[in-house]
Formats: sequence, C-alpha cells, structure tokens
Amino acid sequence: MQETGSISIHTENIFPIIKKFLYSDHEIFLRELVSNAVDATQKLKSLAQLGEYQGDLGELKVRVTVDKEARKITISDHGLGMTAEEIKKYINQIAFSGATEFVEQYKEKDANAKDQIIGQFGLGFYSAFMVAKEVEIWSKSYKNDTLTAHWICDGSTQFTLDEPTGEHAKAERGTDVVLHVAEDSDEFLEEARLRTILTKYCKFLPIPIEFEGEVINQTTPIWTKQPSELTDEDYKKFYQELYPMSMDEPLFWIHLNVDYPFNLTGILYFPKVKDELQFSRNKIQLYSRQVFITDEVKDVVPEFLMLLHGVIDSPDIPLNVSRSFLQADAAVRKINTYITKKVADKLSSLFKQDRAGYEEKWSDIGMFVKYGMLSDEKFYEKAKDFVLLKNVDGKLFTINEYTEHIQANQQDKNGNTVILYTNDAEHQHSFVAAAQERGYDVLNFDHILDPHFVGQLEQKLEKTSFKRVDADTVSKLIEKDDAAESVLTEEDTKKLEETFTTAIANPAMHVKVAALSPQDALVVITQNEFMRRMKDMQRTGGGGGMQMFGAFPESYDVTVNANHPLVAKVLADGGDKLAKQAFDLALLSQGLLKGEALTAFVKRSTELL
Ligand SMILES: Nc1ncnc2c1ncn2[C@@H]1O[C@H](COP(=O)(O)OP(=O)(O)OP(=O)(O)O)[C@@H](O)[C@H]1O
Repeated sequence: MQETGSISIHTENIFPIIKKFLYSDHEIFLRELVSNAVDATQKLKSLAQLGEYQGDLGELKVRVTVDKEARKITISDHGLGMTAEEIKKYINQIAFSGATEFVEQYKEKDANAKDQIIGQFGLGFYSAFMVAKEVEIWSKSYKNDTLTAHWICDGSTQFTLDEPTGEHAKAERGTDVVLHVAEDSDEFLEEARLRTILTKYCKFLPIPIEFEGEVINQTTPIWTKQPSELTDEDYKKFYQELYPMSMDEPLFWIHLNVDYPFNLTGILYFPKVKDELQFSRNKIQLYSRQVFITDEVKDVVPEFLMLLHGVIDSPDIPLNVSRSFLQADAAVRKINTYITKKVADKLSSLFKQDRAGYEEKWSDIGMFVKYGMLSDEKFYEKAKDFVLLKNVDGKLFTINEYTEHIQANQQDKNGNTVILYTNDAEHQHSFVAAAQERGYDVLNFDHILDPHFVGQLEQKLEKTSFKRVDADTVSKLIEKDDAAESVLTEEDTKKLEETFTTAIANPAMHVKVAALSPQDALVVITQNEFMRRMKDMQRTGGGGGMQMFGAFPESYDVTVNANHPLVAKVLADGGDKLAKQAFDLALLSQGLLKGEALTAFVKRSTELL
C-alpha cells in the first residue's frame, strides 16, 4: 500500500512549546514587539514612496508605555495597521509571516524593502505570551474605509476578533499591542527594567522609539553610513557611546561593509590591550537590521578576534539565535572567514603605510596577531609578513628582516639558522650578555603565548631552530666547527666531574665537563631546551600529551669548563670547596640560589676571604 499525505500538528500541543521554549530569554518579547512596530512603520514608508499610500504620514514614532497599576504594557505604532482580515491571516496563523509576504510582494518595486524589514519567521509576536496572560491588538489599517480591528487572546488557541465602532473605534492609523502582564512577570512592569531592555535591544533601531516621553534610540548609527562620510572623531565618539565605561581610546578600527555573498556591516575596534591575556569577552555586539541580538559572538567572530570591540550587523544572522544554530549556519561561517580576512588586510595596510605608527602600536596588537597566527592557518599566511619580533635592545623586525639580520653570525655548522631568545632578559642576564659578546642577537619572547609561537615558527621556518639563551653554554648554543679542545687528560676530566658531582650533591644537577673557551665561565647551569619547552607549554595549557612532561622533576645540566684557569685549583687537594663555591656562583647569577643554600654560600664566601 502506498499513501501520501500531510503531517498534522495539534495547535494545543505545539503552542505552549512555541511560547515557552522558542526563546530562552523572556525579556526579548519587547524586542519582538517593537521590531514588529518598526516593521509596520517601515512598510508604510515604503508604500508612501511607491505612491500606494497618499495620506499624511504624521509623526512616525513607536511608543512604549507602562501602567503598573493596570498591569499593562502598550506598544503603539503609527505604521500601516491591520484590518480584521489581516489579523486573521498574519496573527492567527502562526509561522505565517506578513513580513516575508510583504518583501516578496514588493521586492521588484522596492529593492530596499528586504533590508528594512526585520521579521521573517512569523513567530515573534507570540513571544508576548511569555510575559502576558492576555494580549490585545487594536489596529486600524492605512487603507481607506476600514474599521478598527480588535483582537484578544489569552494564550490558548482561542481568540476573539471584533470591529468596534463609535467611542471604541481607533481614531488613528496604526497598531496598539496591549499586554496584560501575568502575575509571574511583575518585573516587566518596572519602568527601569523596561528601559534597560529597550536600551539593550532597541538602541539603534531606525525608527524613533519613545519610552515614557523620551526617545531612547539613535536611528542612524554610524555603521549604517559610508566610511567616506565619517571622521576619526565620529568613530571615537561612537566607541565611547558603545562603551561608556571605557577609559582608553581605540587604537584603530575597521569599517566592515559587504553585500555579497552575504550582507554585513559593522565597525570593529582594536582596543588597547595590556600585555596579559585579558580576555574581555562579550564585547562585540551582534545586530540584525539594527536590532541587538547578543554580545555572545563566539561563533560569528573568530576566537582570536574576541578581544576586539564594536558592532556587527547582519540580516543573515537569524534573530532567534541559538548557539547550536549559529555554529551550523553556513552564513555564519562565511562571516567568520570574511572578518578574519578584513582584519588581516587592515593590519597589513597599516604596516605598509605607516611602519613607525604600526611599531608604536605593536605592544597592543602583538597578542592579537600571534594568537591569530596560532589559531588560524589563513591568518598565519597573511600575518607572517607583518608580525614583528623584538630583540632585547627593543628593535623590531619582521621575520624576513630578522633572518636576514642574523644570517651571517648565527648559522651552525650544518647551515641551520639558530634564533636565540630570552623570556626574561633580567633573570637570564648573564646568558644574554654572553651571547651578545659573541656577536649574537637575542630576541625577547616574554609573552605567555610566546612558547607556542616559538613552536609554530620553528615548524614553519625552514632550517631554523630556536634556543633560549640559557639552554646551553654560549659556545654550544650555536654549534660551529671551531670547537675548542680540552687541555685535560681523560683521568683529570673524570676527577673534575666527580669532584663537582660530590660537591653539588643534587641528583637533579647533571654534571658534565666540556671544553669551552678559557674566557667562558667555570660553571654554567643550563636547562635542556626541549624539556623546558614542554614544561612551559604544559604550564600555559598545551594540554593533551603535554601533561606527562609536567610530572618530571626539574633537571639541569651543569657544564664545567675544562679550559678554565681555575680548574687546576679544583683538581688540587681540597678543591671540592672551590667547586661548590663556583657552582653556587653560577646559581647566584641565575637567581637560583635561595634560602639555606644562600646563607651557607655567604658564610663560605666570608671564610674564603
Ligand atoms: N504592529 C504591527 N503592525 C502591523 N502588522 C503587524 C504588527 N505586528 C505584527 N504584524 C503582522 O503580523 C505578522 C506576524 O508577526 P510576527 O512577529 O509573529 O512575525 P514576523 O515579524 O513576520 O517574523 P519574526 O518571527 O521574525 O518576528 C507580521 O509579519 C505582520 O504582518
């Protein structure tokens, strides 16, 4: 048997679901109803432009009022209104949108209609029942000779509709939606609460919204204008309006404006960020046709750009967003890619057009750039030409400039370039100084992201490795052919190693004797680059397989310089005291000598004097 048919829905069952679960936040009822009122007004303006309405437009405001005593909230507009027939069609049929129908009907005549009308699902109106036990509509259509339509519904599937005349007739064109607020929604009868909601969602709606006698919105926010109409001051002023609490001016901004393959406008500001990873999320505000949706932009804006501030407005982002929806939405993915590209292009042009200005801002934008490179391959490809590396003298280089800069001096015997860095120039001063004495350059990688960044650069750059200055003795940092020869016999080498091992008496310190230059220190304490990096990564949340390295105890290499003039003394009788002293001095120079060991060292030094 084969049969086709249509699936039926029982309204009694589906209705509560729409009311309660469609929107997670009850406060958005106001956004929905004000949006409808704005739509009704925009539609009337369109009709007037097309000559289909020739009457007087009057003052096109949307008014919101609250009467706490009578437990009523009223949303009134002076828009196109509805006849009783239209209420039956648009309101009584859930999920039939008059907005969509209007756009369809007029899209040929009025190309802008699509961009101006907010509604699209035919569901928004019913969000009123999230806070109201009864909703009334009083409406009068713009069409000549129509009666007032009066609709009442208590949130069940029953409604009444009549066309009152005489004193009950509505005098003016437009619609009043009256909510009789339910007992459990008292909060929405508070003026302050309503004002907060209105300012949150309706601050930039294109039609004036009056609440308790005061217009609460700006109808043409600057992102809807052309960049050529705007001055730097306009952008800064708008920033201040968006973030009244912010003390700092933004560093620079990007005015977004696309209409193909999706629609998006907005302004993204680069704020001043201090060195630490201060993730001030929830800063970018997401709008759809000037209606605020959310400041949870996680899925629309790439993670690394969450530190940016500003607004994004896209009608392609549905109003009733839910997270899972956003993630899956193809338009949202495209927006994400577009924003990344725009930001990269902006940084690139700043870098090219004003290198000095760019360098000045580097301490603020460096983190965005590095984070972006780490989290987005496409961004890496663009940013590799404008990411800057800073050396210990404060000079900034691009990657290419830097490799050029150290080319002559910092190649090892296998032709690999070795980039030296410190993560704490003060702490590792003796190593930095030793490297500089050799004519090496040392980079400053002291940001929390830098261990990851170093890892990334090492993978990307060919024949290049990174070594922290304290990873080895200076002569071994970059291995050259001119290795010094040891002046010690094998027996003395062994004895020297034993003397030090006994004097140090710490299993975490691995003593080895090496032939360094006589000018180098007698003892150098280093930490293996690989192990240390793994530990660093683990500390900053490298996660996964990195965990195991954290469990290893700290371990250091203690290199004793076989060619140092003092070696003879250590090898002589009683040399262990000298060995201990030399080891402590090495610890001291790295800030590793503390507590009891430090006291003992001071005491021993005094005795020696
Ligand atoms: N104040 C109003 N004036 C005139 N018509 C209105 C008004 N409010 C609602 N309508 C009509 O009722 C229809 C349904 O409204 P509803 O809010 O449920 O859906 P929508 O606005 O079309 O879409 P969305 O679910 O995206 O908000 C609207 O499309 C419109 O035709």
